[in-house]
Amino acid sequence: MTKLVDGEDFSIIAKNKICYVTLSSPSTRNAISLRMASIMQSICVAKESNESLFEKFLIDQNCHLIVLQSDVEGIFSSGGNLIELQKNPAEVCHHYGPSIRAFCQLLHNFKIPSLSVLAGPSYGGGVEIALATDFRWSIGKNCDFHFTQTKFGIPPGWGGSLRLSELCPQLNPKKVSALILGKMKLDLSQMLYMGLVDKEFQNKKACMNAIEDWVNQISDCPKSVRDDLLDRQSFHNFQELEEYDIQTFNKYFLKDEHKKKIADFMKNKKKK
Ligand SMILES: CC[C@H](C(=O)O)C(=O)SCCNC(=O)CCNC(=O)[C@H](O)C(C)(C)COP(=O)(O)OP(=O)(O)OC[C@H]1O[C@@H](n2cnc3c(N)ncnc32)[C@H](O)[C@@H]1OP(=O)(O)O
Repeated sequence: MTKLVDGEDFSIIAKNKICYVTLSSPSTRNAISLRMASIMQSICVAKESNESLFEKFLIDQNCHLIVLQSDVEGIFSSGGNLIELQKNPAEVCHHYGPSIRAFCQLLHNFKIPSLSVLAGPSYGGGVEIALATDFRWSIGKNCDFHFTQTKFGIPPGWGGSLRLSELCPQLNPKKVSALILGKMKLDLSQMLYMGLVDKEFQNKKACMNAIEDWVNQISDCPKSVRDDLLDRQSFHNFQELEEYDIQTFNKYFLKDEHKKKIADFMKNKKKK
C-alpha cells in the first residue's frame, strides 16, 4: 500500500492496482474543506507540461482503477464546506472552486476508469464530485442526489451541470437547469433509470468483491491491448474511432498472443 495523501479527512492510497480516494470527515458529513481543496490543487494541477503528482502516482503505482468512496456512515458528501465558506472572505477561497474542478476533471479525463461508490446521499457539490467519475455503483438504497446549490443562491460550479448532460443525453442544458432550479432530488430508482448509477449492490462486501474482480480482469488483459483500448478516449470523431478500432483489431487478430489464448481456452475446456 502506497499513500499519496494521508489526511484524516481525505486520503489517496494505492493498493493492489486500485487507487482509493476516501472522504472521511464525519463532523462535516464529508464536506470538501479548504484544506482538501488545497491538496486537490497541489496534486491535480500539472507544473509546466509535466504530468500532475496525482497522474504520476497513478502511473507509478500501475493503477487500473480509481475508486472514490466515503467511509462515513450514511453520507457520500455534503458538498461545499458551508462553515468555512461562511467565515472566510472571497480572497481566501479564491482557489477553492478551481481546485475542486481540477480534481473532478482528472477523475473524468485520466486514461484509467474511475468509479464512485455511493453508500449514502450527496448534496450540492457532493453530487458534482460523484458525477465526475466515469461510473457510479450504489450500496443499499439511500444514495440520493440532492441538487441544493440554489438553496445557497449559487449554480453548480464543479462541473456537475455539464456532466449531467454528458451522462444523460436526454437532459439538454434547459432540462438540467430546470432540475437544478427545482432543487430536485434523484433517488436510486431514478438514477438507475437515467444511467447515473451503473450497478447496485446490497452490501459493501459484494461491491468490493466486484471491484477487485474488475481490476483482476483488467490485469489479465495484455498491457498493449489494455493501453490501446484506453487510448480510445482520445478520439471524439466516430469515423476516426471506427478506423482506430479496425486498426487495433487487425494489430492483434490471429497474432501469437491471440492464438495462444484460444489454445489455452480450448485446452481448459477439454479438462472440464
Ligand atoms: C458549488 C458547491 C456548493 C457551494 O460551494 O456553495 C455547495 O456544495 S453548497 C453545500 C451543499 N450542501 C448541502 O446542501 C448539504 C447541507 N447539509 C445538510 O443538509 C445536512 O447537514 C445533511 C443532510 C448533510 C446532514 O443532516 P443531519 O441532520 O444528518 O446532520 P446535521 O445537519 O446536524 O449535520 C451534522 C454536522 O455536519 C455539518 N455539516 C453538514 N453539512 C455540511 C457542509 N456542507 N459544510 C460544513 N458542515 C456541514 C453540520 O454543520 C453539523 O455539524 P455540527 O458541528 O454537529 O453542528
